[in-house]
Amino acid sequence: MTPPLAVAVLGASGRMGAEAVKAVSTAADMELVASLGRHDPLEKILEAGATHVVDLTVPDSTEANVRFAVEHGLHAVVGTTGWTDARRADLAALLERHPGTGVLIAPNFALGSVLASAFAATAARYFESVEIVELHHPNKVDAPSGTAVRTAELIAAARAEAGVPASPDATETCLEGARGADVDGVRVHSVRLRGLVAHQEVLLGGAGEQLTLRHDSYDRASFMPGVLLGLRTVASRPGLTYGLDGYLELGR
Ligand SMILES: NC(=O)C1=CN([C@@H]2O[C@H](COP(=O)(O)OP(=O)(O)OC[C@H]3O[C@@H](n4cnc5c(N)ncnc54)[C@H](OP(=O)(O)O)[C@@H]3O)[C@@H](O)[C@H]2O)C=CC1
Ligand SMILES: O=C(O)C1=N[C@H](C(=O)O)C[C@H](O)C1
Repeated sequence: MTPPLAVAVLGASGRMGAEAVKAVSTAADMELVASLGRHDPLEKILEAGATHVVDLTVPDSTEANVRFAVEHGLHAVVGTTGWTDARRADLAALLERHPGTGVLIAPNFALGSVLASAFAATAARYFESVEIVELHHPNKVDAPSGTAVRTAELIAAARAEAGVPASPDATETCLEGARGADVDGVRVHSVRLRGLVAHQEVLLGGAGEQLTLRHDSYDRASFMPGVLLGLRTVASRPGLTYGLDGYLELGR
């Protein structure tokens, strides 16, 4: 019989970490061997005999955590935001020196969100205008959301490949922030509102029509199937995978 995956959760008392602790504890093929908070030394992961790490911490901590995991040959599933192009490039270089180790950085673990981003990239080839509105709980520390950044990147790449010009915009005067953030040429607007969890709309406009692709996470339980899929898959995918879509066969 295959032994259970020995999993350490970093950020275990946070909103996502607490949910991941529950999900891993109840998965028949996994054993939760360590739960770490901000003040725990990372050596606790090694002492517990973990083979897999889930990072659900903060943008300032995640890079050091993941590098520690990789340097010790542990596979990592990362949901934390803040993984810029430069950080991902550095991590990919580190992984080349640890060829048996896998890392998944998933800006969003919810299947519906991953699908919505893929649909948006497909649709964005056919519409003149596209903008993103992401809406989150007011305790979120980063804006725009990692999901919105990833969606904008996918949209920009699809439009560039299809030769679609920039979305039209005649704005001449503008209060700072009024037109949102520019992510690879796609405008992203961030809403922070009590009562929300994680939501995103991609607005696509053409002459006389609009298509809206909306995804809502009403509960952090929505992210857990993706976390478990990541844990079950990451060891068989050495190197860096960016986006849970890398583990899904969306083209079929
Ligand atoms: N990929 C996805 O699907 C999702 C990703 N996220 C992302 O996950 C991250 C966490 O979100 P959320 O749970 O809401 O945030 P929280 O602030 O609720 O949780 C973060 C936790 O990490 C802890 N922490 C900080 N530094 C370290 C460290 N070095 N080692 C261990 N623990 C540490 C914090 O401890 P303390 O309280 O002591 O500061 C806190 O408990 C964010 O980047 C968020 O954007 C969120 C939802 C879904
Ligand atoms: O902080 C959150 O809550 C979320 N963070 C991730 C992001 O920034 O995209 C994923 C999801 O949107 C929830």
